[in-house]
Amino acid sequence: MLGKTLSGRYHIVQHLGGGGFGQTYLAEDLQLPSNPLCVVKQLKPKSTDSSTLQTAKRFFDREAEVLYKLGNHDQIPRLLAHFEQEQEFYLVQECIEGHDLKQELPRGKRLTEAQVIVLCQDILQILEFVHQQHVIHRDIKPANIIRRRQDGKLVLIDFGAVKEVTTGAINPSGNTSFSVAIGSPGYMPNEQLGGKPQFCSDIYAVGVLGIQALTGLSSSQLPQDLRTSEILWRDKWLHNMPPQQVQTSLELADVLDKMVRYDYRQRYQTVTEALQAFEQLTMVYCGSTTASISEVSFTESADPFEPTATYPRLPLVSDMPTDTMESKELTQALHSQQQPTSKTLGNLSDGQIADETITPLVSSRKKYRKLIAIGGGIVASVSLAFGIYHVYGYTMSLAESQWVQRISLSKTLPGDSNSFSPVAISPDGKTLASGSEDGTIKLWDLQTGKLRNTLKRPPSSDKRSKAVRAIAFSPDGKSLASGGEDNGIKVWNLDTKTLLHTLSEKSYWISALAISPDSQTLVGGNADGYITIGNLRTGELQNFFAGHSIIVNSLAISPDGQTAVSGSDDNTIKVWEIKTGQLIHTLTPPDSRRVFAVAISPDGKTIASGSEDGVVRLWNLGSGKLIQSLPVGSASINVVAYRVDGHTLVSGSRDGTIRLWDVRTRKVLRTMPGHSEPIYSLALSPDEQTLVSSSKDETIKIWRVP
Ligand SMILES: Nc1ncnc2c1ncn2[C@@H]1O[C@H](COP(=O)(O)OP(=O)(O)OP(=O)(O)O)[C@@H](O)[C@H]1O
Repeated sequence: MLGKTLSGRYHIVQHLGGGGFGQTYLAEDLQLPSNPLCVVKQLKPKSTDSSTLQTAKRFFDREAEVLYKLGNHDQIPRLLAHFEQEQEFYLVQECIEGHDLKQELPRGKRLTEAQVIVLCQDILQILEFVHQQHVIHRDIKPANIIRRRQDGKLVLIDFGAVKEVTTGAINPSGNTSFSVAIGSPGYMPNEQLGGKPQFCSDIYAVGVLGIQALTGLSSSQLPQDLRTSEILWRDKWLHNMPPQQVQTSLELADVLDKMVRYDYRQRYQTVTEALQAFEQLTMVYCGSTTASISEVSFTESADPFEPTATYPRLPLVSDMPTDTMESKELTQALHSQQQPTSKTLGNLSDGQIADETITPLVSSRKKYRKLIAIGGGIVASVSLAFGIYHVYGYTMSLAESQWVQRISLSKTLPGDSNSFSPVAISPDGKTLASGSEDGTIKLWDLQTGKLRNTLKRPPSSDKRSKAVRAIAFSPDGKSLASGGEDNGIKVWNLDTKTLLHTLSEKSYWISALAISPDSQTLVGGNADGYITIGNLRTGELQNFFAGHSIIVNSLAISPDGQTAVSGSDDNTIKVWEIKTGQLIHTLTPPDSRRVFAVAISPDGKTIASGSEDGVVRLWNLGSGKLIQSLPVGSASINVVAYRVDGHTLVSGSRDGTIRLWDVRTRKVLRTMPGHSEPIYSLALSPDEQTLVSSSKDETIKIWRVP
């Protein structure tokens, strides 16, 4: 087969595998530019007599239709073609680059409970779609789930249905008799073995996979009760749990057990039911399903049922983890994010500015002449107005979920020819500022969208671009700082609308800005990687040093005003002590990708970063350790901002969409399309009722909670 060209188009370059059902090959598509890779599945009918072949052909066409429909799901390979050649049938599928879960879950490697929950949920979500198309997969196992390299998502491959073409499972009338069991030992429940697969047979396979991931045992090692035929695993496993953790473990064990019941009628009957059970678990686990599977190390042990075995796992709400560093950090982050601080809850009235503010942050990057900014994100707490309630110790707010659902596009302002216009909202929530190509700053009435004032720089004979690339309101509302391609940071008096002073005039152009919560200190990031620290009030330059080797794209200051965080095109995030300019940590996202956005959580403990690879990452600000990754897709994350609750993150991407995240569940709560070009700047009003986005499409959009 190697070297052969099928259907005049698919040039076979590699044998990938195969068995009784046929062979799988890697091929190049000669008819498309740059000959992209695809996967060709060759299916050989068992018998070649003409009536069987005819029936097989009909069946094959029908199954191809189903696969074609399934391929509409992002996590199922697209069917590119199907054809018959020399009495053999061929399916051509999209090639998914990545690695399969068999590699991720070799024997002896175990995931934490939280990771197992995420894994099962991810698979079940794909399966929900499959079942909606009235298809039973019939061969769910780690080898048939690929983690796609491009975005870290799971992709389900190898649908068992097509195998009927080759097994002779088709009776002469063209129907499937299911007399031959299709599936893989260890993952096939009894009824499937008997040729009568049900939808919940797939749920069984996901349950086995979950138990396997939790215990480190391969599916064939899982002991069975000889009397009841149930899989025996939980008692021994739970036996090794510290007593205070057993309650949580029981909940997960119950769900997995119900998925793998011997009698299919006792299992969850639908994927939706199983998903609901997992949803409940995420509450039990205090939102700790945020773990990123690929970034957590595993504990190896030959026999996880040995009493000495330690299980990396996350704790109950009330417990601190005792095992892996990752789970410690993850849990600390979750604990700190889920509980509003007493100050946030108790001391603030509407409109008052919290100490736990989202630091004003404005930034930009030169290479693509684009600007990334979160402007004036000073956030007053509205938690008092929101009814906070507890479910399984997990702090939830009804208002939080309403906010996510209700925020919608209210107005579109004409943008400036500065397609990377930075935006910021004043601390009183009344004024929207936007930076222009001509060096002016426009002040808009945020409510009506009317232009109120224009801050104009003094006339200059300098012919270089004056485009404003970063702006930030001071939290006291008295001044506004701006920086851009004409060098130096300008500080404007907002009462008189005049220029107060220019800091660091000789430095290379300014690409990012942030002001400390006490409105005293200004931090600027330069296009050549330098960092400027100055006194906002006096204009005095306090420090100027080479922070990065290339453009600083984004800056944030911690709520206590002590620490600055910068993200750069040099692929690093740096944490600085503002007073001394001393470097505390250098954080490097895996795969060395440019960092376009940084933000600090309202409790000052977590850094969120957005980078070129479309991944939002959360880091422990204190230790500099990576806590988790939230892959969004291939589009770069240009801007990130925290809501005051500390667990909703707003991101703006290159694909023009805004995404709202729950960092605890690692889930995108909502995707808000609206811009036709990349978003480079976001600003959240202090009462969080208004979100402003600015894009290369030369519009500024105002989103409101009605
Ligand atoms: N769409 C795809 N994209 C990338 N790799 C694929 C795709 N489909 C199959 N593969 C890979 O090709 C190899 C062979 O797959 P295939 O499922 O056809 O055979 P198998 O796993 O050897 O046998 P069986 O069908 O009995 O499970 C596997 O490594 C699988 O991961």
